[in-house]
Amino acid sequence: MKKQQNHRIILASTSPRRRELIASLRLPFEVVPSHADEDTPGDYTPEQVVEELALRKAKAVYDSYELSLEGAIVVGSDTIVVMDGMILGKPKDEEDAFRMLGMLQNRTHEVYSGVACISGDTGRIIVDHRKTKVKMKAQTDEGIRAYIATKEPFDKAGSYAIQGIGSILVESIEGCYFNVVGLPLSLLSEQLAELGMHVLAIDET
Ligand SMILES: Cc1cn([C@H]2C[C@H](O)[C@@H](COP(=O)(O)OP(=O)(O)OP(=O)(O)O)O2)c(=O)[nH]c1=O
Repeated sequence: MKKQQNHRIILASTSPRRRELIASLRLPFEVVPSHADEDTPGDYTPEQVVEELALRKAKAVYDSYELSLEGAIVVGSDTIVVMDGMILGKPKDEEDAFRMLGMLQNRTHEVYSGVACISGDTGRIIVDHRKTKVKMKAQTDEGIRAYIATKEPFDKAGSYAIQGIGSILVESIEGCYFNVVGLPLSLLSEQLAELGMHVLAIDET
């Protein structure tokens, strides 16, 4: 395997977390905000929702990109929290965050992230997802209100950030941590390799 020349990732995202996570792979990348429609049919499973939305985000950038995509891979991702089969996205307001955090406390829920990769060279698409179980500690109403007052819940699926102050709400997790933060890096590296981009390149010379 040889490291591809002029290879790069185009991250189709507005999420600062995803930007930080992708930077940790130390591959060249640029970020292009993607504004795809996020409505999905009500009978979609969590897996279908995150894969569909990840693909829409990647496709929106792939289709509108005006420069050459040679050597590039466009990456889109989507994250949801699922409690008792109910999909929790980002909270609309404080009461919505309070409702979600009340549902999650003292129980175990699942976080799903979908990741879609599109090869700029061939147009080949790979879409997959990961699931992580997250067990939350018991919280009082006052504790939940105090967490909401930090404003951290507002742009996060399920109204918490495991990488932030929300870490103290979490008892334990089972599965990929980065999947909860919004981009499962281990899955992504497998998808990139499948499309010919290796995070750890092995030089044959
Ligand atoms: C559960 C959880 C979610 N999140 C975030 C990750 C995502 O940014 C967000 C879920 O919203 P998404 O719709 O997946 O992503 P986004 O709108 O923030 O960004 P994009 O432009 O890529 O669509 O919740 C955390 O940061 N920490 C957590 O612990």
